[in-house]
Amino acid sequence: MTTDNQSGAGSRGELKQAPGGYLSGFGNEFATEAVPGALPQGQNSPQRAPYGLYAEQLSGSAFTAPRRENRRSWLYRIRPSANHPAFEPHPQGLVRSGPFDEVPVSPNRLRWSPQPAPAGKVDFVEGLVTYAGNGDPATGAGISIHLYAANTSMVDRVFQDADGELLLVPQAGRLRLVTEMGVLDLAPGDVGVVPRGVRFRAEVPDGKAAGYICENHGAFFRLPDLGPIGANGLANPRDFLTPVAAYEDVDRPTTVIQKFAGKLWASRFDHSPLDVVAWHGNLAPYKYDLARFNTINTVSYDHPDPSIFTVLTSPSEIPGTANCDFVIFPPRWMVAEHTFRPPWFHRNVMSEFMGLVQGVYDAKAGGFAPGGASLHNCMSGHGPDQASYEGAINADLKPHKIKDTLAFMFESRWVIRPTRFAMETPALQSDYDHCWSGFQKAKLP
Ligand SMILES: O=C(O)Cc1cc(O)ccc1O
Ligand SMILES: [Fe+2]
Repeated sequence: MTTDNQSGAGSRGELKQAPGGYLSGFGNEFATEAVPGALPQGQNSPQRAPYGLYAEQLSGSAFTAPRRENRRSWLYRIRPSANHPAFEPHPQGLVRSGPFDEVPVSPNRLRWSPQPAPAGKVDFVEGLVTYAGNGDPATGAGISIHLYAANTSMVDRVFQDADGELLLVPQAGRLRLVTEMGVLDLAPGDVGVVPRGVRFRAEVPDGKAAGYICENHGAFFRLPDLGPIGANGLANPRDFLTPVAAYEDVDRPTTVIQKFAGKLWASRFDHSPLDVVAWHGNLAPYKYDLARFNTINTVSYDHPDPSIFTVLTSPSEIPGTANCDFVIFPPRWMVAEHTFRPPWFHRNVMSEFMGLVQGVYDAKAGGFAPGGASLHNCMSGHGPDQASYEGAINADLKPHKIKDTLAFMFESRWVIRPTRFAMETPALQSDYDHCWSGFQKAKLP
């Protein structure tokens, strides 16, 4: 649980970090300082902050949001974050945002093979590709779904997203996010969340990193209610890790790229904005190792609804009807008796975007590869492919462990609309419908 980056975490070894590794707990009031005495005591905004640091409140919710919804942190930094020249439009690459109206949305089931590795040197921002989304950052609702692929670290470049929090799901290679509020080291099997507005540099320690991103324009991700499950289970709060404060005192020019109202903008700061020496509050990046998920499944019969696998949820104003649920399909025992064990056929009012971190997904014997993706929109019939179906109806129903697998779903109450890129990329599988053909007709007496 400790980072290996007490010194030298920055791309040039300039990062100074508070001792103690990560802080544990979901949505806690954390307090951390990388220099003893940097954090003011007893108040947020003393007349002079320690060492001449600049106090800044970062609000992720309206000031007047109810306490349980209220997230803000106080940052103590070497320079005020207001200290920069104007932002100018920056090349948009393949980043898109709501309203997602580039191409008409269809009710068709879609599936993508993994993208080839990027050609040439590509960093995290250059390698962002938007596949789909709904809502609009301007209205504070919906999600945008991106894939990232990078083969080089950002150097003297920092990213910030004013349009939403970022839920990152690494699929290949480690990703080190050097954020204003500390370092998140992510590997496949982890997820990381960077709050709206928090600046970070993405480093690629393995020279290769790829994965999925849910950019959440709506209410913060939070842990789902557990109802009759009780006080424990699914993702347990103590397993969420927030970094201790880390800062760099760097006077080199740094390009800050931000996503704002769907567009990319850049400004050239004369210093690194990753200069927060201390902070306290409940708005902070965090990570979670999905292997810690306490998976609950049937021990009697029938395949439960996948809501039992919810890791995080972003609610909408309709109870139980999420702006976005983040759901995983982790390794687990299957013991159901006299049951069709894989996901059943279904048509669902919620729309489902899926990805695969590793292994095989139990509803798809073929065609859904790690790094690939699928989209099943509102009321589109889907479920097990023909081969999975045949296997499941003929299976010997001994207890069976599904091993070495990790699929996930971003599920949303709103239709998920693909981008032009997603509809035109050669990775889009033209024969996806075929996986549901060849079923025998039922034979009535
Ligand atoms: O479509 C999918 O594969 C996701 C899914 C899994 C499941 O176990 C039940 C319903 C569902 O939508
Ligand atoms: Fe589904």
